[in-house]
Amino acid sequence: MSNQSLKTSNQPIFKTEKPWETLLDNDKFVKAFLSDVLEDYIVQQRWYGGKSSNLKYIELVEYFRIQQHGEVYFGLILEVNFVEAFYQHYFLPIAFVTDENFVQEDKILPLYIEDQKGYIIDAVHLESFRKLVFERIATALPKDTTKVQYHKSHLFKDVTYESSRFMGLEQSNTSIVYNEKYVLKFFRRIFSDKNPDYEMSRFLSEKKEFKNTPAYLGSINLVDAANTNITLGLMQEMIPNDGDAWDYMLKELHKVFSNLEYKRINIAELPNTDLYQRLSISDIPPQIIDWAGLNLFSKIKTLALRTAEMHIALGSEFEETAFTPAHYNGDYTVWLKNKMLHQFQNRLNIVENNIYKLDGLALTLANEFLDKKNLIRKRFVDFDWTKLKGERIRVHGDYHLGQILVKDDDFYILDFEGEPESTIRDRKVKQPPLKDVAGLFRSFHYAIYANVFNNCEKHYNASFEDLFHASEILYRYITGLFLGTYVAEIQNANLNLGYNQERIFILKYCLLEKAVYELGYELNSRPKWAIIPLKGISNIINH
Ligand SMILES: Nc1ncnc2c1ncn2[C@@H]1O[C@H](COP(=O)(O)OP(=O)(O)O)[C@@H](O)[C@H]1O
Ligand SMILES: O=P(O)(O)O[C@H]1O[C@H](CO)[C@@H](O[C@H]2O[C@H](CO)[C@@H](O)[C@H](O)[C@H]2O)[C@H](O)[C@H]1O
Repeated sequence: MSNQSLKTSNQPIFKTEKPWETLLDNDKFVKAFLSDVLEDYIVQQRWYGGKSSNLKYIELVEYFRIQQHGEVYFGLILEVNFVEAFYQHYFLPIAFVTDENFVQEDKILPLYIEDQKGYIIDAVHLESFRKLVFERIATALPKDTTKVQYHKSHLFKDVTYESSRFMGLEQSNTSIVYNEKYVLKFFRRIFSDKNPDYEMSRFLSEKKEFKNTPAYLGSINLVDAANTNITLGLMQEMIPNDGDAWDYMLKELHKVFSNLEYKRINIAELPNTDLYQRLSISDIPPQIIDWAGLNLFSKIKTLALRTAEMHIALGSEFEETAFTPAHYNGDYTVWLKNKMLHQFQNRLNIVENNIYKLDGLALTLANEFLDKKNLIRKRFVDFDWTKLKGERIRVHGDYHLGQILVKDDDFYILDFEGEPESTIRDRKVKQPPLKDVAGLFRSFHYAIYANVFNNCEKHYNASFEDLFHASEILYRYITGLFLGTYVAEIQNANLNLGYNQERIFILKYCLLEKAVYELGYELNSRPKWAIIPLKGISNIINH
């Protein structure tokens, strides 16, 4: 190998007489590739989750062949170490190509192999790689005992490769659409364990036949040196859809808020209701239905029903211990409080470090958050498991409107990877099902406020104060109707959510937890939105 740094040129400076198949056995190459090339490459990728921390160095934990009929690609497991004393693992499949046409912005490194000029690229950009992976899943044996194990469900039969393309959406992994019928998600950030998305998708759709999630079709798993099963890919049915519930909700809410003017509604005279009352549609006053429209409420009912059905399926297992319901206990309480206190301290730090980015109402609310830190901390510590009788189950964990697809008049739930900041073990801890409900309620709150902030100046004449007042009223009816539908359905199925006061306690606890989590997410990735969780926190702690 040339002694020059691989980074110094766009021209191929690395030459080897050895074939591509042995390139990664060359320690000098690997060392330079990791430090001179991959460090720059990885930080620019959409799927890289370490953007708010400082990369220290990358190690190659493991590599393996992904191959068929003499066609060889490598799967790399990279360990990214951070200055802040933690690490993350990533999966990067690579290919060597000599045709410039394959090398656009996805080029990783130009090099000569056996006198042939070519490039290392991310293999997912190569149709031949995508086809190979598809065929490996389609032809998987019932029990694959090799290192890279392909699995297919009974639903994935008689399939032949026709086409493949990038899903092309903003996402934290990389999804490929096959034959316009199937979606294969290559996990980018990976964990030394089965990915919860794989576990939950297979459990819900294969074992419990829950219809409102894409059917599980297959997966790719790596058995590492320690015999741990690591999920690299998940194949599911593709759900043709009309977009996600977040976009749907924003469109509906704009209509609702435009109605204020169009229908000459006097905001001050709108009837109100208590927070977290269980409502049915007949409890919603005619003035509110006239303002918001029956359609919005009937969609909320359907969503509540699907959410309840998901939890009923998740709470109905008696054999597979990863899914059997549990009760609250001392261990759970210690785990929860530690997690909450740690997360809260981290958020205080993020707010202190980023407060200069805020102004106006956001700044006022951030100061309130800092001033009331002891009160908030106390709320997190005040968790007494001896008073709680409900059950804990495996939950979605990152449940929000962006994870739900809308199709006709129904909803389909996706992406069971869990909360992005949590460790893999924490993501599998059984939690109150109301944690997901709180996630969705925060999302309703987000959508309502995002709509007001996006449109208030251009489209609505009412004052900020009045729009906030209308927002809170709408939030109360939407969440009340959701709770009424959800709780009734869950109780019919005998899943124990605890008594009424317990449910409200858990809901409020989880709402505060989620809003505090969101505050960090927003300040790190889109500070202009921090006002939404700040408003949410303020509402929660002042009620
Ligand atoms: N099975 C599917 N059918 C249709 N669209 C899907 C499917 N799976 C994912 N999508 C689309 O891709 C987006 C990203 O998927 P998601 O599972 O959330 O990926 P990530 O974990 O990378 O964020 C979803 O919001 C949805 O629009
Ligand atoms: O990318 P993920 O789906 O894993 O979730 C992360 O990003 C979400 C934003 O896309 C973030 O969700 C927050 O913003 C949503 C609106 O964009 C809102 O509906 C959610 O309620 C709110 O939490 C999510 O928190 C984060 O984990």
